[in-house]
Amino acid sequence: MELMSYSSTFLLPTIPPSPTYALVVLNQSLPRFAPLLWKHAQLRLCADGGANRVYDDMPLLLPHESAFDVRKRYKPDVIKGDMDSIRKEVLEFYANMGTKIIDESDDQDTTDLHKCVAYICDWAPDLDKSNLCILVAGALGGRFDHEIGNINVLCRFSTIRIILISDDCLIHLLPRTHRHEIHIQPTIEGPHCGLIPIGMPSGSTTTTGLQWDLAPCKVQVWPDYRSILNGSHVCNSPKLSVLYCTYSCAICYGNLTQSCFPCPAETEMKFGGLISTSNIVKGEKITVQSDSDLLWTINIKKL
Ligand SMILES: Nc1ncnc2c1ncn2[C@@H]1O[C@H](COP(=O)(O)OP(=O)(O)OP(=O)(O)O)[C@@H](O)[C@H]1O
Ligand SMILES: Cc1ncc(C[n+]2csc(CCO)c2C)c(N)n1
Repeated sequence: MELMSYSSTFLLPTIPPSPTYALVVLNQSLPRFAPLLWKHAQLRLCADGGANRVYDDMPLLLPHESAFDVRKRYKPDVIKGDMDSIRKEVLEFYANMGTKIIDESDDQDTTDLHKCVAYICDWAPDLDKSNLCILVAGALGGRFDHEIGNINVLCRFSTIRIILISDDCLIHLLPRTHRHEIHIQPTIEGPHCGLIPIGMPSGSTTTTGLQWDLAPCKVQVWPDYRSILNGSHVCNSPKLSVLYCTYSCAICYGNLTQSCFPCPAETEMKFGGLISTSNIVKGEKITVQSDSDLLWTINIKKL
């Protein structure tokens, strides 16, 4: 199984030459580091009303320059969407500056973010898609239907690296087709994180580097059975390492069965059962492998 690596270097002032970044600005408060993301991106799009945010909020983030100068400098390459939220004066301003305007008001079945991601995929047909990373600014906050719609875009384009970003956290998808290595930037992100199954429950997830790692039942993590026999018997546990089924229980004298001893390592996740929220990154490298797609989320530190 191939490895995918991640690092939030796009939140640092200087970045390595790879990957190629594209930025999509949504119709939600601009994160404070929007100018930095803009600088790193080679293609900048606004999803419909996202153009209002660039027009209104970029000058507020850069108060030492005149609003007109900021607006000229932060000119989107493309504005795309169903155009029911962008203000007329904003549309005219950027159209006059040469921004490409793509009105897809006929399509009322896909979101403006979906439309923008589809554009970016077509924009770079020859670019190795594993070298493309789409940053989505303003993806969280305010309307839960939009937030879920944004997460659904991660699932609909699961082969493309897409990172949803707000002022407070980032979210991306870890597809089940790969194993994953997440390199933490400790000055800018963490320690709070989450791993959430999406699309279906995860039968088996293995992680390293978290305070509460998920791990399959293995004899190495199983406490020595003698110490269990010496008193830590717990009944009605859902988990048991099958390797211990050959031992008989000191309390019930039967063969150890699923109801005899708890397994200390969790592995399954599902809504209605365990999902990994309020977890904590312990090291600078997290590894994840799962039989279902997972969302990875980590907090972005306040300065
Ligand atoms: N409160 C929000 N939280 C998260 N994302 C948002 C929010 N508001 C808008 N977005 C994102 O920005 C994109 C553009 O927003 P815009 O308001 O132009 O959409 P819209 O299609 O006009 O929405 P609607 O018609 O449902 O109000 C949306 O497709 C969505 O991805
Ligand atoms: C079942 C269903 N629910 C909602 C919508 C509405 N909708 C979804 S995306 C979109 C465009 C937003 O810019 C709109 C209006 C639909 N079409 N189908």
